Amino acid sequence: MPYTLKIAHLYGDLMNTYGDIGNILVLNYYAKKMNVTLTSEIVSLNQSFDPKKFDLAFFGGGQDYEQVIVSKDIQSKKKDLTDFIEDNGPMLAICGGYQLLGQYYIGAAGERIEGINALPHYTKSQDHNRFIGDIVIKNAETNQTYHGFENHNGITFLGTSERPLGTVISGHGNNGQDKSEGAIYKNVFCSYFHGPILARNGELAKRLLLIALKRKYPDADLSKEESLIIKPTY
Ligand SMILES: NC(=O)CC[C@H](N)C(=O)O
Repeated sequence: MPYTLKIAHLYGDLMNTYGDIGNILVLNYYAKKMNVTLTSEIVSLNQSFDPKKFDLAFFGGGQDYEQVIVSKDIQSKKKDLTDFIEDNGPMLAICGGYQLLGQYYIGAAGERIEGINALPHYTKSQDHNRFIGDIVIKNAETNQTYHGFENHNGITFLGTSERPLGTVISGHGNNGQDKSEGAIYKNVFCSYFHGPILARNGELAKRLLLIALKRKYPDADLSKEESLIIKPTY
């Protein structure tokens, strides 16, 4: 049976640091292998996000300038995005997008940029420093190693209902202090990885697609699609 999935590209015209849009190209690549037709639609300023219309959401990174603009607009989508997340909707959020799903982000100039508080993390700024460079982490559930490139001023601290996407092996991660990188809450995956993250970490792309498929087609036999996921070795 051919499957269809629709992905909302949140603020895709504004939040696209280091070609984060590449994550959608990678999702498309694996979707084809899973017999899935994936369509994507940008949901941006002054547009509503309908949680019933989308099976996946992607929110890329941005610089402080764009984040201030998006921070104001996204408040009107707060309820619908929160409903999607609480209803186990799968989402990938990178860097600036990750920060805006949380409580707030203190920008490099000290300004408070409100998030939507859908996830409980918060982000402060570092004085005259950025975390830049290659980063490697290990994900606890799958034992998989993820590779990426980070470039952020913000330092993020997770809430109790979140767990990190991975433990830092090399690089800085969320805050350079607690060895955590990114966040997982329900089916929301957050990370500081650009590169884009899914291009170098195909297993994560497949995991997101599979979550979306299982949620949309609960009665389907997805064993063939599942077999595309490389089982972790412990
Ligand atoms: N790359 C990004 O998305 C940057 C996010 C944010 N402006 C920071 O520097 O922390």
